[in-house]
Amino acid sequence: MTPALSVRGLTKSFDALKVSDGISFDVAWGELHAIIGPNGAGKTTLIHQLSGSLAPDAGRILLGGHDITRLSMAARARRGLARSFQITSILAGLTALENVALAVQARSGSSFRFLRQVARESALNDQAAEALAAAGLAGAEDRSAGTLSHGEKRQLEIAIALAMQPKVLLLDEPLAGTGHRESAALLDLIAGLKGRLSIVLIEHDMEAVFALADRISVLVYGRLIATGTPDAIRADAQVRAAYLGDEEGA
Ligand SMILES: Nc1ncnc2c1ncn2[C@@H]1O[C@H](COP(=O)(O)OP(=O)(O)OP(=O)(O)O)[C@@H](O)[C@H]1O
Repeated sequence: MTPALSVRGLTKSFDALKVSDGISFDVAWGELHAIIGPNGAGKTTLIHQLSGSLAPDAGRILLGGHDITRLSMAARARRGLARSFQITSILAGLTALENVALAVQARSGSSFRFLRQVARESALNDQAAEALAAAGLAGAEDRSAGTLSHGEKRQLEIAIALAMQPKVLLLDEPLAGTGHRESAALLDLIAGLKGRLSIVLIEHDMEAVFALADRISVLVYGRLIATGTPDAIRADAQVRAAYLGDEEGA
């Protein structure tokens, strides 16, 4: 079966620094695929290239077999690739529902005409409310986004990405900055999404990664040194030597 997402020979340099060095991997339909690696390995740069905010120097990205390498972020989102954005993209003065609805409008790249907007508003709000519920924020529709806790803002980011009804969701450090209870809620949320869509997860919390991921790819200095199940990655001598040995302590 054609993978949900295929990355082939992705290469990107910043001046002399090769940050993506011929990266290739597949994400199956419904798979949660984590990308791990030490600080500066190039994880965020990889996510930027997948989402379309950064153009690779070489290589290809295929979504369901279709080459999306040269498509804009909006075009990728319309085809089913969504990325959870950082909290800074949340508009504090608007409600949770308005944040999601606005993001759907903006990301789908639609140029709304006034009359059309009225007709589509209710469908848009329904879609936004559904996404909030899927992200565990049912009942928070009318709360001002600025009053949400840090963990709830993280959930709102995920709701914004889910509102695009993606086939592939890119999650960039969803647990960053969250406390114990908040991260447990986010873990439940991500675990609940598993199997319903494909997820590419970048996360520093190794316990979470090893608990959630179907497969893990390990990035070191821009190169993928291994891809496999959590057990295979844990046992991989090269991975332990390059990175995991001290960190995971498994
Ligand atoms: N726009 C840029 N211009 C120049 N260098 C950059 C740029 N973006 C990232 N880098 C460099 O590329 C390397 C990889 O950065 P990246 O943020 O992708 O790594 P990372 O694995 O996500 O790191 P972390 O785990 O610390 O978030 C780093 O050395 C970084 O300094």
